[in-house]
Amino acid sequence: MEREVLLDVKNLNVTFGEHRKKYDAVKNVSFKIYKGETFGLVGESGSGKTTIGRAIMRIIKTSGGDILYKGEKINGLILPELDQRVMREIQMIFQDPLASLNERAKVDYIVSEGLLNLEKGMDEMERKNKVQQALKDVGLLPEFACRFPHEFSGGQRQRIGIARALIMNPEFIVADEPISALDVSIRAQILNLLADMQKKRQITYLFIAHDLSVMRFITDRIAVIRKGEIVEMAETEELVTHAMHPYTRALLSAIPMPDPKREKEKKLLIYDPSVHEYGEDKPFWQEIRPGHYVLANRKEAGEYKRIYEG
Ligand SMILES: Nc1ncnc2c1ncn2[C@@H]1O[C@H](COP(=O)(O)OP(=O)(O)OP(=O)(O)O)[C@@H](O)[C@H]1O
Repeated sequence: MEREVLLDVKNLNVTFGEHRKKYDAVKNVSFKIYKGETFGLVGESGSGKTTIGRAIMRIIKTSGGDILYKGEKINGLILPELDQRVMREIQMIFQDPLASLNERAKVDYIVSEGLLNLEKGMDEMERKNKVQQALKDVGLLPEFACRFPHEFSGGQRQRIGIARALIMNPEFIVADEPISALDVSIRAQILNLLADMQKKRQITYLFIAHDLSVMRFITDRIAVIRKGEIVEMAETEELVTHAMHPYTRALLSAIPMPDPKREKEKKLLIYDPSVHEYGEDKPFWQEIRPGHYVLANRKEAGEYKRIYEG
């Protein structure tokens, strides 16, 4: 059965600055996200992950390419009706719950800000009920509505951030490093909450992270991004077991092993971009195995095919 494409990013480019200070943060990036899946975007700091997330959220301007949501273009100028629908259906969860929450506002306001903006005629009682329900849905007490964010722990604050997204009944959530700033002990709780929400509400996720260690357990497919370009993309299991691009292989080798002895003996791979002999044979995006894409020139693609077919 043909899977429904929820988000289709086509040849996306984002350039910051002007003239001689121009910087291409995102270069010709394309990927599709299917309804109900968790799609991971992995790359080191500064690779352009957040910029892609922000372009989808329409917080920043794109310089080229299309972002289609349910087949409709949502970057650039769009009609108010679509604008409102997208604002409701696509929500974002941020890395640092403290920085993303308004410290002087009560939880009640923080959680319902989207409703206040988009459902102007909503009855006050209904709004309060929705806030209480959203707090319950993320495992917090409804009474927390009249408190301030600084009264909560990091994990609770992230739950408030999730309630703020959830109250809009979203179809698609961009989760930008949602657990990186949290204590290791509570990371699993937040991941479980996100997984639970997905199961109950068929939410689709774009999950952004800088390392593969958690991503490999929570995503269905992964795209690896380096310096604004996607270098490899595949189903998670396929990517972890048959990584082709040397950059992906280096990221995989950096995942800590649970066994200290094996961790000590492990060979850490360092990615050296000069391994590619490009010259006239320029790299391009190609499918080496079904659903497994890599940025490679003809010579490299030939080698990858030989390794994985033979
Ligand atoms: N508003 C902006 N103006 C100018 N340059 C920017 C802007 N936002 C991001 N950049 C630059 O674009 C590049 C990509 O940044 P981005 O935040 O997308 O990376 P990232 O992969 O999400 O990294 P991190 O994990 O550190 O957030 C970086 O070099 C960054 O300095």
